[in-house]
Amino acid sequence: MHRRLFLGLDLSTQQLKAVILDDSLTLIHTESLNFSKEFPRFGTIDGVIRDPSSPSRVFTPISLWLSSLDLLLHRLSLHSHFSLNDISAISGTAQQHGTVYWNMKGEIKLEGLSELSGKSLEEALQNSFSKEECPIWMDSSTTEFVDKFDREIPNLNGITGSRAYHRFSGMQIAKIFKYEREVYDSTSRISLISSFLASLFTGRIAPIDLSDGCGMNLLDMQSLDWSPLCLSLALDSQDDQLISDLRSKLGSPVPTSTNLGVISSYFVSRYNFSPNCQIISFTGDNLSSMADLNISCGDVILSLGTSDTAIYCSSSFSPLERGHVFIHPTNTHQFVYLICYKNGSLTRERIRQKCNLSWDTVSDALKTTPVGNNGNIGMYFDMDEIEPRVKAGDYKWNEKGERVESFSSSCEIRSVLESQCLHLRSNCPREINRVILTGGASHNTDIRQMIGDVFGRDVYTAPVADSAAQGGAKRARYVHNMPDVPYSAYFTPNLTLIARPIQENVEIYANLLSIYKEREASLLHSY
Ligand SMILES: Nc1ncnc2c1ncn2[C@@H]1O[C@H](COP(=O)(O)OP(=O)(O)O)[C@@H](O)[C@H]1O
Ligand SMILES: O=C(CO)[C@@H](O)[C@H](O)COP(=O)(O)O
Repeated sequence: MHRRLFLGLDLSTQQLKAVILDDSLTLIHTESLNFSKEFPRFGTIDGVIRDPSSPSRVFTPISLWLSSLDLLLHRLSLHSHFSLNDISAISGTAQQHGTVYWNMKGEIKLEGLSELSGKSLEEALQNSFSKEECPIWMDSSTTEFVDKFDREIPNLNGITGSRAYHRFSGMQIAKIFKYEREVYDSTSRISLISSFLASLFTGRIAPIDLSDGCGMNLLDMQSLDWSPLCLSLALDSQDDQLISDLRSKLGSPVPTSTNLGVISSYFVSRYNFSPNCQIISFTGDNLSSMADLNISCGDVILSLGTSDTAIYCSSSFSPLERGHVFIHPTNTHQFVYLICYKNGSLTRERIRQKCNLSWDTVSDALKTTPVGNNGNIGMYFDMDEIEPRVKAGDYKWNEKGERVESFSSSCEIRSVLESQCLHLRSNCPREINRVILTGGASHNTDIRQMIGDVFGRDVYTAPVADSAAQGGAKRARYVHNMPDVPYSAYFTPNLTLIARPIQENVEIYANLLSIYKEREASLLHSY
């Protein structure tokens, strides 16, 4: 009998990952490819380039993503325990907010991809983009536009689900319109990174999905269409022609459950996909993790990847002062709430390396200091932090609350982990039933326990390599099979308990939380 497999992809900050499930959700294969290690020729560090003359400008070359997709599919095609020909549907996900700028030539080349199956995607799509450098979520070079949106549209979070944020696509588009007008004018379509990846598979520009679209500060969450007010502010103009031109560059957003049709024959010829393979709308990585874990309201997902994010859901729409509301990717009766911290795994790695430790020896070092670190608190921001807006830097206080320059190595490693956990806790909703951990750092047993102690809740994880990619595979299967039951009844999360809070530690951290908040408040200044 014909085997039915489902492929989920995740184009995150540092890697491109794949998860393949069969029809009964058994994990068949996972694969990942690290951008900077596999492709040093693009000059990225941790998947990104920070502009040396303007460090708040952060981008990734589009050619790196194209080359990575080719290499990943090539590797997947070599395995003998499954065949790409058996993939019935593909969906996926990408880091949120980043934008891709297609030119008219690119749109034409994309539609003619099938004739170019002898060429790599990078070769086939050469000169297809009006901008090689794609601004990504780490960018914070848009202060001028953030201030303008916050000032001019006081109800922005009521309309779009978020106050103005540097990394949100609308800010990036406004900046390009003002400062790179020739790039803007030669752009025929703008994709989010998720819809860019879907476009490659469908061989035509894929629509932006409504969930990831909420990360742009442009989408009206009531009308489910682009907000005329936000479009006009991004262009600093009331001109109907300009506004309608931006509207057509963005295309009409679609529900995340949209079936985009069959795969481009480029992938059929080049990688032996079936011509019947269906492409299901792609979405943002955090939203896809929500789809994978399919949690109940009251649970919180902490995704500890390049960014640290706290994600939860609610049936009511109640915009936050700090954080975001998104349309739910799989449940029309709920909304997704998300708070994102820029300084996650890369900051943990920096301090670990500074202390000359491996993740195994971190465990031993933590045993030499008490829980609560004798009142020493350190906050570490490699880059300007998103939440709250704090300038990049390392900030340390001793137990008397005095600023100090340095900590011992064992004090430092505890302080980075404790402060990141307290940081996550301080912005989370008060009522939490369970914490569900995902992302690379969720494998770390010390971090698992510390999260349990700081949150005072049981900690669970899902037995998968990457919940964002797996969310893609599950959504692909769901939409492809067209079930007449709700998604939530279809995918029960398969969670494992990984840490239980230790009461004594819970009390120490509960006391420390208010001191942590005071220290943090002393750092608040705009950038
Ligand atoms: N055992 C570990 N302890 C702490 N951090 C880890 C561990 N294993 C992996 N990581 C971190 O996980 C990060 C990658 O996480 P991942 O969720 O795959 O990120 P992304 O989706 O942003 O690419 C790496 O930067 C690495 O620092
Ligand atoms: O900006 C956000 C969410 O709002 C980030 O969470 C990006 O979506 C990047 O994801 P990772 O690469 O860290 O998974």
